[in-house]
Amino acid sequence: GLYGQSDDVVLLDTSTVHAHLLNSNSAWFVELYASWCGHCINFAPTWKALAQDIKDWRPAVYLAAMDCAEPENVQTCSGLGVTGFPTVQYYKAFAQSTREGRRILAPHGDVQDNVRILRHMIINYLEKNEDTWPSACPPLEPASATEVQEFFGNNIEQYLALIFEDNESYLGREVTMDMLQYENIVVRRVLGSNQELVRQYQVKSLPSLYVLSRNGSFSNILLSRNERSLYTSFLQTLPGVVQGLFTIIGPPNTDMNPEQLSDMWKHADKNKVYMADLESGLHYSLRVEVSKFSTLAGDKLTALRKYVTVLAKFFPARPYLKNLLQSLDNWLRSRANTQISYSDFRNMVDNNEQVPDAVLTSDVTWVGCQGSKSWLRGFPCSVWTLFHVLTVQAAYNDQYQLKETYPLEVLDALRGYVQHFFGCAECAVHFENMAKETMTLVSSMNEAILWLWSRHNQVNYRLAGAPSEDPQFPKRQWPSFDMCPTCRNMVRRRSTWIEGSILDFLKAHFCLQNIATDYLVPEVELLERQRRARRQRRKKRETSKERNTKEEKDTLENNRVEIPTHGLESHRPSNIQKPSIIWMSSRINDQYEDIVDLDSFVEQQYESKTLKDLTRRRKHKTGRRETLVFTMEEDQQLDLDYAVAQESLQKKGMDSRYLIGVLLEEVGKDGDTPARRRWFRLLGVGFSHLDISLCVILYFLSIMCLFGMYMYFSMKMRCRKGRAGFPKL
Ligand SMILES: Cc1cc2nc3c(=O)[nH]c(=O)nc-3n(C[C@H](O)[C@H](O)[C@H](O)COP(=O)(O)OP(=O)(O)OC[C@H]3O[C@@H](n4cnc5c(N)ncnc54)[C@H](O)[C@@H]3O)c2cc1C
Repeated sequence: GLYGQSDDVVLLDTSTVHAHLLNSNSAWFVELYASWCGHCINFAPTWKALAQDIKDWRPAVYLAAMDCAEPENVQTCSGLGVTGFPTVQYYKAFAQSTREGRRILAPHGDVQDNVRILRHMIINYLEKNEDTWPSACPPLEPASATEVQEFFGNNIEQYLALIFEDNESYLGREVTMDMLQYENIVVRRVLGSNQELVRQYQVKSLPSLYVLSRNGSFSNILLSRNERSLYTSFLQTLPGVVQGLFTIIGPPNTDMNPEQLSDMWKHADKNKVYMADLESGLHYSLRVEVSKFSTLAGDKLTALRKYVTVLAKFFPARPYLKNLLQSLDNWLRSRANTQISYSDFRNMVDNNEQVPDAVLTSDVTWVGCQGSKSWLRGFPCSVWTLFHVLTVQAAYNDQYQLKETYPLEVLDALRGYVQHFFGCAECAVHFENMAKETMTLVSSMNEAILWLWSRHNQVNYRLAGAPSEDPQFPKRQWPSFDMCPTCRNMVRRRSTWIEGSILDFLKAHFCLQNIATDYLVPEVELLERQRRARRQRRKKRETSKERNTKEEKDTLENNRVEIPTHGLESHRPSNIQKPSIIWMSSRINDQYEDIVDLDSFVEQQYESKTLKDLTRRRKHKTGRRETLVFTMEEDQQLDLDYAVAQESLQKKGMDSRYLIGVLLEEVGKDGDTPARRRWFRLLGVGFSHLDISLCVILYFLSIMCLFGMYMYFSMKMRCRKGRAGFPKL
C-alpha cells in the first residue's frame, strides 16, 4: 500500500475496518484508495502530512487508510460505497452503520494548504456531531465568563489557557485539540465578542493567549508569532504539564524490505509486451473494477458489453481465455436492455456455468508492468498496454478483413470502460476530456492506433516528475530513440515524430508475435484449478446444508438446556420451574448485522401460542445468527430475568452476547414447561391432553357420520326392493 509504519495512519483491511469505524468512541477519517491510482499516489503526501500534523488529536480523531486494490478488500470497499479513488470518508464517533460514512471532497492544492483545509474540515465535522462527541475530545465551543470564573472550583487542573480570538479563527480549537493528550491543563477559546472576559483580562489584540493558574495569577503570553505550533509548544512546556497515557491504535508493519522486493523481481524486456500483464489486467478489470457496482444497467451495462465485445473480437488470447471471452460476450448480448447483477456477471467470469475449456486466471503477475515499489505501475500500465494491443489487433483484422469492424469501435469501447469503471476517478475525467476533443475525428484503424499513442504520450508528458512516476521507469515520450531510431526526425535541433515509422513500430510492437508468454501459468493448470475450486465450493455447500439440517433437527428435539437458578429462588414461588434456554438457530455469521430489539422480541414471544411456533418464527427472524432465548414465567420481572439469564450463561461458559430475549412462557403447577408436559409422544412429536381429546371427538364424530350414511343407504335399498315386488296392474 501507499502507507507504512512511520505514517501515523491506521491501516485498515476487510478484517478490521468495521471494528474500527463502527461504534468507536473516536471519530474516523478514512482514505479509501487504490495503490496503483496516480491521484491516490499524489494525494498520499497530503494524508501523511495531515496524519503527522494531527497525531496528538488521537484518540479523539484517527486518520486511516485502506487499499481497495487488494483483492480481499474489494468487496468491503464497494460496501462502503466507493466507486472511484481516492475517496475520503468521515465516520462520526459511535457510528452504527457504514451508511453513516460521509464523503469528503479531497482538496487539490499543495500539501500545506491541503493539510490546513482538511484540519479545519475535521473540526467542522466534529462540531456538527455534538450528539456523538468522541470520548477523548475536549469541548471546542467558546467558554463563557461563568465557566471561566468557576473553573478552578470545578476542576483539579493546574492551568486554564484562554485563547481570545475571532469567531472565524480556528487557532483556539486547533490548540485545544493539540493539547488533548496533556494533563494538568485545559485550553478553551474565548470570543473577542465576550466583553466581560475581554475587559476582565484587558485583552488588547486578537488572537492572544492568557494562562490562568490555580493560585489566582494570570499572564498574557506574548509569542513571536501567533501560530498554532508556538502556542502548543509553549503550553506543553509549562511546569507540571505532562503527556497522559493513551492507548493509540498504530499501524502494523506492512512495508516490504528491499531484499523481499529483489527476490520477487522478474526479468522483463522493454521491447516486448507480456501476456502476463494483459491477463492480470483483464482479471483485475473484470473481477475488481466492475465489482464496485452490485447491479449493472443502462450506460454502464452498454459500456461493459462493448468492452467485452471488443475483447472477444480482438484480444489475442490463449485458447481457453478466448472461449471464456466469447461465452461472456454472448451472455451479455443476450441480456441487452436489461439489468444484470454483478454476481451473475461474476459467475460467468468464473465460468460457473461450466462452459467447456474456458478460464480466466485470477493471478496477478506484473512483468513488463512491475514497479520498483508495490504500488507503482501495475494495473494502469496493463490498461494502457491492453488498449494499444486492441487497437493494433483491430487494425490487423481490418487489414485482412477477418472481422467486421469500424474505426471507432475499439476506442469507443475503451472510452466507455474508462468512463464507467476505471477506478482512478480523475484519470477518467482527463481521458474523457481528451476523447471529447478529438476522438471523433478518427476515421481509420491506423488513425485509431496513432490517436491512442499520441494521447498516451500527452499523459506521459503531464505526469513526468509526479509522485506516481516510478523513478526506475521515468515518463518519457515513447518510444525512446533506442527502441525506434527511425521514428524521430531532427529538424533544427528539435525532434519530430515520423508518423509512418511510428505506425509501423506500434504495429510491430503490439502484434501477436511480440507478446511474450513468460511467467504465465499454463491454461490446463488454470482449468484444473477452476475445477478444484468448483468441487470445493460444491462440497462446502453440501456440508453447510447437512449441518443446517442436522442443527434444525437438534433444535426441535433437544432445544432445552437446564441451567442453575442462583438467586432466583428468593424471587419465585416454589412451584415454578427453573428457567431454561432455548437454543435456536445455527451459525454466527456477522457480528455487526441486525441487532435484535429486546422489547419487540419479548412482545412477539408473549403473543405466540406454542413453542413450535416460536421456534419457527425466531429462526426466520434471526437468519443465520445464533440465538438464545431465556424462558421465564409470566409473573417475573423481565429485566431481572434477562440479567439473571445472562449471568447464568456466563457461569456456564456460554457466550451471553447472543442472549437476545426472555421468553414469557406459561408454566404448569408442577413446574413443568408446556414442552415437557406433553402427555403422549409419537415419532418424536408430543401430544397434549387437548390434542388427544380432539382426536377422540373427531374419531367419534366420523364413526357417527359413517353409521348415519350406512342407515340412510340401507333404508333406500329396502324401499326399492319393496317397490319391485308389487304386481303390475
Ligand atoms: C486511461 C488512463 C488515464 C490515466 N490518467 C492518469 C492521470 O490523469 N493521472 C495519473 O496520475 N495517472 C494516470 N494514469 C496512469 C498513468 O498513465 C500510468 O499508467 C501509470 O502512472 C503507470 O505508468 P507506467 O510507468 O507504468 O507507464 P504507462 O504510462 O502506464 O505505460 C505502460 C507501458 O506502455 C508503453 N507506452 C508508454 N507510452 C506509450 C505510448 N505513448 N504509446 C504506446 N505505448 C506506450 C510503455 O511500454 C509503458 O511501459 C492513467 C492511466 C490510464 C490507463
